[in-house]
Amino acid sequence: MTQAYDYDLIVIGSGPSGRRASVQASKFGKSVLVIDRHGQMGGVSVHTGTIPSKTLRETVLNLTGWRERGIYGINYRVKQHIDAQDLGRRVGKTLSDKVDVLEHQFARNGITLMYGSARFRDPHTLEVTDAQGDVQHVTGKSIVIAVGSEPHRPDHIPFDGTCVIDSDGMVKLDKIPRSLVVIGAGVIGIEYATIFSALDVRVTVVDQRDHILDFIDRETVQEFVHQLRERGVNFRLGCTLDSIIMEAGQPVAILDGGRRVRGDLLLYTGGRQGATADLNLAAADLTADSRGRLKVDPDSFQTDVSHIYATGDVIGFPALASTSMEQGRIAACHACGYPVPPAPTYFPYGIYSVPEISTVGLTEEEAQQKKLPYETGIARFRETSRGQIMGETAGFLKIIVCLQTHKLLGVHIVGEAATELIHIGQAVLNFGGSFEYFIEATFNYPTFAEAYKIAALDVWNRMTPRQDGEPPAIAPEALSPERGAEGAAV
Ligand SMILES: Cc1cc2nc3c(=O)[nH]c(=O)nc-3n(C[C@H](O)[C@H](O)[C@H](O)COP(=O)(O)OP(=O)(O)OC[C@H]3O[C@@H](n4cnc5c(N)ncnc54)[C@H](O)[C@@H]3O)c2cc1C
Ligand SMILES: NC(=O)c1ccc[n+]([C@@H]2O[C@H](COP(=O)([O-])OP(=O)(O)OC[C@H]3O[C@@H](n4cnc5c(N)ncnc54)[C@H](O)[C@@H]3O)[C@@H](O)[C@H]2O)c1
Repeated sequence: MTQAYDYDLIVIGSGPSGRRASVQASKFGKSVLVIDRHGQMGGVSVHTGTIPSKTLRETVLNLTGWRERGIYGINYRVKQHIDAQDLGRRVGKTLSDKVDVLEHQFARNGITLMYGSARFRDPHTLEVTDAQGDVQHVTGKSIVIAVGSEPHRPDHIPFDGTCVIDSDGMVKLDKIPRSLVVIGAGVIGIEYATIFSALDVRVTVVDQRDHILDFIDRETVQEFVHQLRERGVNFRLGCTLDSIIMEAGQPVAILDGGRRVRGDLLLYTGGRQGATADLNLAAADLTADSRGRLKVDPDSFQTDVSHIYATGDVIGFPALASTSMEQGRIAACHACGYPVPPAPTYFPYGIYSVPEISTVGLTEEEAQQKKLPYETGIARFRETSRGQIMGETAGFLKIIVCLQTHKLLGVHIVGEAATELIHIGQAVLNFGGSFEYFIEATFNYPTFAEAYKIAALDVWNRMTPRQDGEPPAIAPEALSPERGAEGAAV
């Protein structure tokens, strides 16, 4: 006898992962319920994470005239006095537009949305408590846990919502601080530190590690940090936060060793944890780790209970909106009986700092660890005509190439449009292409994409013996006579 459930699929959480899972299941003709405890759909991504922080960044770049400063000088500003309301207006509009689009998407696809906090009663039944305290029970044949993550808030940090805040507080600021202390130089800390530095706020970044962003290629990070130091961002690396005190209305971070760092605002970005505390996981025979994360099969995203899936931030690394969406889609396909292959090996990281960083594939350090014979090629955006036109003097693109196979191993970019440009490298990498592609292909001109060609020529120059009679690594006719890049050295 088949048991009847209220829904084919129940998804807990309407963030990127839950949304992608629910739309995919509805496309298979399944009945789908999405439950979210936030009063509006969208998840962290829409309300406190990706979209507000990226909108804030774009607003700051536009109002400060940041992108034009390479041409008109560091005093150039589009708007002389920028206040928190200037920033908040655009964030508010972007978020409400986004929620409208998402609600319409759910309505079109016949997905039922229920606002309330979900917890398990048994492996197929959820208890949902709404804002008025009313409780309903719903059953699902399959369940996707896509509850995301929340800021880690250690007890010794005196969060007050005004002077000492976490990343959720950044979207509610009512004034722009003159100085900012960021504790935790992960992606969130670095994005906000650099966005505020672009607003001419004095920024100090503290991290217990000696190196920031240690999953990014070292040379690329060095290039980035150099640019930040040049414009006055202070780094206190290898320093652990001991305590925070208030002095004359300002938070003061006391670091181990006694060093003190003060600012008008202290942002604590020391990591995030899976939002599983209220789910009553035990009733579904599940347990989370000490950071609230669930373990899954990496191909299907099934938990130890086969009809319950977990996707997105709640399963931990890489905890990106981009990867969370794909995980949701793959889980829904599996749950609906249409399993799909896993995502291609290489996915990009986009760090929306000022300047942007984006990276895909192996770092130089990883190539060394794997003992791969490799060569690197570097292009500076100032060598491209587009860079000269736009006054982008600092951008940098690096490719890593296997000397034996000529295959592209990794791409690392700092600078304007890095998060868009990376997808060219991602495609070549995932299709197993060689660096000669960049030399042989014709690119639009003038573009930043030309930097791929310059970097590839740089590799070719380094790997091609110059002695007479030695065969070149690639046929010379493959090289464009004009080469696009005025600065590319032969
Ligand atoms: C400041 C910041 C900036 C970021 N920038 C980027 C970026 O530029 N690019 C990128 O790719 N990623 C970025 N991220 C990461 C990205 O936001 C997350 O990876 C993404 O939101 C995870 O999606 P998710 O679907 O797993 O969950 P979430 O977006 O966290 O959504 C989970 C939802 O589940 C709901 N929920 C939780 N518990 C329950 C419950 N018991 N019952 C009902 N509902 C529940 C919550 O209310 C929430 O709406 C950023 C994150 C932050 C914090
Ligand atoms: N553009 C993007 O893709 C993007 C943007 C923002 C966030 N995210 C995601 O959000 C997640 C969380 O980011 P995060 O930056 O909060 O966390 P994180 O774990 O990446 O970084 C936290 C940092 O804080 C430091 N730290 C912790 N406690 C400290 C202390 N007491 N004193 C000094 N330093 C301390 C750690 O050494 C670490 O470098 C990431 O996994 C990331 O994938 C992605």
